[in-house]
Amino acid sequence: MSLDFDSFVLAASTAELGEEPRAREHADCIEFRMDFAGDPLTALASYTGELPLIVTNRADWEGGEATDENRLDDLARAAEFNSVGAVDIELAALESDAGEEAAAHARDHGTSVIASAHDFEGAPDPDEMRETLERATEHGNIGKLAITAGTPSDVLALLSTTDELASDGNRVATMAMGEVGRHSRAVAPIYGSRIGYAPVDPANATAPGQYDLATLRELVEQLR
Ligand SMILES: O=C1C[C@@](O)(C(=O)O)C[C@@H](O)[C@@H]1O
Repeated sequence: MSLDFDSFVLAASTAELGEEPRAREHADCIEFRMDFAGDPLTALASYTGELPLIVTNRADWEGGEATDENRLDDLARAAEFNSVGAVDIELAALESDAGEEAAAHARDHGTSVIASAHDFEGAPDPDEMRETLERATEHGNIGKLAITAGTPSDVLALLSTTDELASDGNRVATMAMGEVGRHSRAVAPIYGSRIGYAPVDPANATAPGQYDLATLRELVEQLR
């Protein structure tokens, strides 16, 4: 099954695939955070849920918990499962041979690649945001940029970049993390962002400033 991000997709993030039934009402897919899960490949092998999966095995140097050298191999193996529609790989990894090989392996199995970049410290200047997101769209079927907004102007710059790239026909996903940027999660889809993330269990948010799943679905539906 492939996720092509032709239109907006709401991903419910979790490290527990058993939570999938709780997400069905509001989500289009599950983001399985392999880096937070105990034995992710075994969990994937026994997944019988209805929603397709995005698999993420976020490196510790990009805000996740994966530290082991098998991180990319595990992602590549995860991409082989029919239930997996997309694999999330950091742009910095995709710019290395190992990352590019994992992406090629995923594509060989009909699985899309999300090329992602995160700034947990702040907001890059607008030129750098555009340049990073552009590079991400070159490496992935969709490019994703998550920044941390310090001011509403940072959010405007992100939305403007989103609009620019999406209007040029690129597939992009953007969000501003943290409280200041929270509203970006609701409005970025209007400017062309194709993925939104919300935790299945609000107690287990996977990034600062996330809305709960039902709220984000409602906001996106009301605003579009
Ligand atoms: O890259 C992203 C986006 C995200 O960081 C967010 O801000 O919602 C949440 C992560 O789980 C996901 O992998």
